[in-house]
Amino acid sequence: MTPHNEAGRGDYAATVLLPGDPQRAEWMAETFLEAPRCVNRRRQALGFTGLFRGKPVSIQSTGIGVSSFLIYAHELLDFHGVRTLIRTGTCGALTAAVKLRSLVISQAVRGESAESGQVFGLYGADAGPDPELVSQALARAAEIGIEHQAGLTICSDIFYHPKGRDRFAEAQAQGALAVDMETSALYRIAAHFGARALSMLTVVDNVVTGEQTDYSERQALFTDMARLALDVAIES
Ligand SMILES: O=P(O)(O)O[C@H]1O[C@H](CO)[C@@H](O)[C@H]1O
Ligand SMILES: O=c1cc[nH]c(=O)[nH]1
Repeated sequence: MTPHNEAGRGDYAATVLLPGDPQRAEWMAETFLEAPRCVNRRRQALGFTGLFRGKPVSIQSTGIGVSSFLIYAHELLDFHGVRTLIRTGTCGALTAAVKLRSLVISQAVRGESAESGQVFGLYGADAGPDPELVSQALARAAEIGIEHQAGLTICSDIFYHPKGRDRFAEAQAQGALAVDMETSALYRIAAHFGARALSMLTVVDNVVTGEQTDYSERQALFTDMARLALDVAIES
């Protein structure tokens, strides 16, 4: 047991999928895992462990933003000895070429600005995804026909920003595909603990075109991402 998680030692598998939204965690566990068991309900940050094709996998929700994410990730890595973290998040596309409902695989991440997404300067700056997990995800996505793009993403601490979408101009000029609010923290804390990490993100809105998905379609929307993450999880 840890301050934010009631699970005991041994309740988590070595590989954990990390959606932000607890409802996504529950849907993924109930839809894809055999014999899913809820291992954490504290603060409704739902966590589950079950089997996927006979292999143990866990799914833990992490809330919104770097501060919340780091609490769950830290306790998984430090207390539960988790070795591989795969974020199954959502993002906003930063270019019209990245389609709504497709998948973005974060091959590198930057903060939105010098201040934002920098994990408070606590960890090394250059952490990225595990190259083997990236290769596995790209190969599997191509094999099963999931529409996806891989590249630079940015990580923001702010969802509602007074500058609106203008704040993304620099990131867009650098070729960033999408924005989320946790990937920077994921790559940095995984590197700190010597663990492996990958962030895959379903596009739920497009900052350029203004298109948005509706929350009501979101569970079906996550089928591709959940399948891909679970395939990578059991290969890893
Ligand atoms: O849907 P999740 O995984 O929470 O991810 C995205 O959605 C939240 C903002 O709506 C942020 O957490 C952002 O990173
Ligand atoms: O961080 C996020 C997540 C989804 N959509 C956005 O615009 N930003």
